[in-house]
Amino acid sequence: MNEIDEETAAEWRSIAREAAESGADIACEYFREGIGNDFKRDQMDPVSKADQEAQERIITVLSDRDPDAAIVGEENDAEKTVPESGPAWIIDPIDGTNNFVRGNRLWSVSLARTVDGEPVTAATVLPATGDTYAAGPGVVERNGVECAVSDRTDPSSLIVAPIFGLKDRDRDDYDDVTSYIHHELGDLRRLGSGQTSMAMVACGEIDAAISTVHMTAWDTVAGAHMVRAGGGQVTDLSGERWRHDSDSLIATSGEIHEDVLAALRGRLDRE
Ligand SMILES: O=P(O)(O)OC[C@H]1O[C@](O)(COP(=O)(O)O)[C@@H](O)[C@@H]1O
Ligand SMILES: [Mg+2]
Repeated sequence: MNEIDEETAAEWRSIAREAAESGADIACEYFREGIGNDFKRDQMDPVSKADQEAQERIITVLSDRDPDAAIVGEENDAEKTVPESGPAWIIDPIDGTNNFVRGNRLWSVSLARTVDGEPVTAATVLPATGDTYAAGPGVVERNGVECAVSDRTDPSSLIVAPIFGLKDRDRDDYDDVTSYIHHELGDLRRLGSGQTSMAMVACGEIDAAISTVHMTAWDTVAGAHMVRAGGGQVTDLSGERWRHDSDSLIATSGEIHEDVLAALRGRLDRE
């Protein structure tokens, strides 16, 4: 674990927020302005010039504030792999591009700083709703106010977000996960933005976020760090501590974690 003092942690949070907000400013210039898009993998994987230009702006800010750090980013020709040594920034310039291009406000600009592959700082900014989440080791803030994961434990009271399932090969798993939520828990939220979902787990707005498959670093690292900073737990399906290269991601408020894992493994037949 990388230990940093409180002052340094606050400074990194502020740099992360500043960089994410700079990307958000660019994206907002295009939001609800009839922006077009291309597709990457398929019809559920859009990309727009807002994604690309926002990422470039974020990289400009971070290269100035943290010149020695590597950059990993979803768009353009940025590196795609989190380095296992040294500092790096992991950027998703728009998480929830499907929402963004349709004029739906649930999209975020999200980034995390890692050191030796482990997150130390993260910011997730939703300019269209006005919420900014930022985390350093042991602290997560929403709009500058410290918050924490939820304390609900009654399964029938839990609201859980699946954050995967767009790829054809994942749709059977998605059926199992949504069936579990539907039949054994309180309610399901599918927001269309994994980073937004995990920021919400970190601050107690929902109780868990689930992917039974590997997800990219820009979809996960910031959010996983936030959930831990808010007092929650993040593991893979087998219960091992989650890392950016894990094959699944279960992020919960903590006390419910073992029960959620056991139920999921039963449903997915991966006991
Ligand atoms: O099911 P998949 O293909 O892994 O995609 C899931 C991911 O897609 C998203 O919904 C959208 O990501 P982008 O908008 O950044 O492309 C992520 O938030 C989510 O975590
Ligand atoms: Mg994106």
